[in-house]
Amino acid sequence: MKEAADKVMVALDKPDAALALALASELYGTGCWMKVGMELFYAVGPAIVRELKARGFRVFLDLKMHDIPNTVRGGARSITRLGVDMFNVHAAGGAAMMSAAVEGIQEAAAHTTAAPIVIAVTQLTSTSEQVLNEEIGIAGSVEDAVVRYARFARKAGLHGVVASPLEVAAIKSACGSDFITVTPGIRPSGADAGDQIRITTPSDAVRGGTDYLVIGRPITGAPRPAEALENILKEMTEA
Ligand SMILES: O=C(O)c1cc(=O)[nH]c(=O)n1[C@@H]1O[C@H](COP(=O)(O)O)[C@@H](O)[C@H]1O
Repeated sequence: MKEAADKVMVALDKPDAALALALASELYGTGCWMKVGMELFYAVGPAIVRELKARGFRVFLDLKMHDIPNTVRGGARSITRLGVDMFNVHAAGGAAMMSAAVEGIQEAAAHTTAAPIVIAVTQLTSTSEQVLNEEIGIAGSVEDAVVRYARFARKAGLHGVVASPLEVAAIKSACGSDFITVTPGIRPSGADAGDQIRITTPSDAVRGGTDYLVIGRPITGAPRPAEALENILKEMTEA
């Protein structure tokens, strides 16, 4: 179970620190990561990251930076000083912006502690091929678009990408097995997909070779989150 928990990042999508920390306490001891996203960070700020780190959690700060290179470089410096284990930027910001994130980490890490892992969001798991083609304006399949971004992310010096588990094999084949894949869009069978489009079950994600499974509502929205996590870890272990 410990091996499976090392791969799970629970999305703490909660509106305040009390609710987030209550959930974190309930899941403490499993060994899973905590993902702090926009809802929690915009409400509580860096204090929530410090608190989770003080409690011994590994933290993925999911703020999906997408701006001019100079701004992203500064953002990456601040995030590195905060001491997160992982953060993300949007690959759509381009290779120069992604390289700037890496430079920001290096600049700050020279003065502080360990450098975080930085990954690029390829195409959001809520995006369908139709939306990609007609609204975002990128022709072709989602997989091709994801792999193209992954190649640029790798070239820019990032450690990996965020994508659906459905694209992991193609990403690993294009960028190498050590290129990290972080995959939301996880739904145990029978769970409500909600706004997610490109989904798989936890066991299919594991069989597909993903490195990390990002899971929110199937755990955080369950009547007993610790039990929901345990069931998912069991499914992963058996996969
Ligand atoms: O970067 C992310 O974490 C992310 C990228 C993506 O393409 N899709 C995606 O769902 N996420 C995040 O992963 C989590 C998924 O949550 P659930 O859909 O509730 O399991 C949310 O916190 C999203 O913000």
